[in-house]
Amino acid sequence: MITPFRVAVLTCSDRCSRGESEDRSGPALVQFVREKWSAEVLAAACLPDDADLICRQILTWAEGAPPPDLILTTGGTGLGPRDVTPEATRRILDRPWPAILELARLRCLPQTPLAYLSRGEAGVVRRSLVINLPGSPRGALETLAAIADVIPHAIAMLHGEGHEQRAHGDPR
Ligand SMILES: Nc1ncnc2c1ncn2[C@@H]1O[C@H](COP(=O)(O)OP(=O)(O)OP(=O)(O)O)[C@@H](O)[C@H]1O
Ligand SMILES: Nc1nc2c(c(=O)[nH]1)N[C@H]1C(S)=C(S)[C@@H](COP(=O)(O)O)O[C@H]1N2
Repeated sequence: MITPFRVAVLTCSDRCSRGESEDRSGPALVQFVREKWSAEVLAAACLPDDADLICRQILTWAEGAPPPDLILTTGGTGLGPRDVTPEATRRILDRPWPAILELARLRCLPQTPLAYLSRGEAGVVRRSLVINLPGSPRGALETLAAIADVIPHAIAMLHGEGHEQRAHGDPR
């Protein structure tokens, strides 16, 4: 990957979508990807915890031209009755990749076992990597930071680039 990643960020929160509380997680993720990878942020949106709306938004981005390399969602991954982001994501995943969030939980465990309260899913939708992150700014950033070293390589592989063409990350 020579060119900067293209990223889209979706906040899934009833309260934020109604304007009852401020979305701090979406903007924090935008800042993270810009600082970490000089990513180009194609879009950011905030939706209520509605599975149909979440699916439709992810598909609209993934089928756009150009599609984002990475679609991050934040929120709606817990056990609450309105938490449906993992179900919405699972519905449209072409290729699930649960291992990436297993790695996040494992690496977050020394900081907090709360990482295991998130049911987030991850995988490929069309040509975009989709990752569900927790809703709190802290949970979202901790989780993304925990897997940030692996993501550039994953995106390169998604685009059919071999290990030898890797420009980011670990030279192994
Ligand atoms: N987008 C966000 N920006 C800032 N804080 C958030 C956001 N989403 C969740 N939080 C905070 O994270 C904590 C966990 O919230 P909760 O599990 O209810 O979030 P959620 O289910 O993802 O969102 P919501 O309840 O708004 O639909 C709460 O303190 C909540 O205020
Ligand atoms: N690394 C990390 N993961 C975390 C947290 C955290 O503070 N740090 N918070 C957890 C909490 S308290 C919840 S309820 C779940 C789900 O959050 P969500 O429903 O807002 O997505 O994410 C969890 N994941």
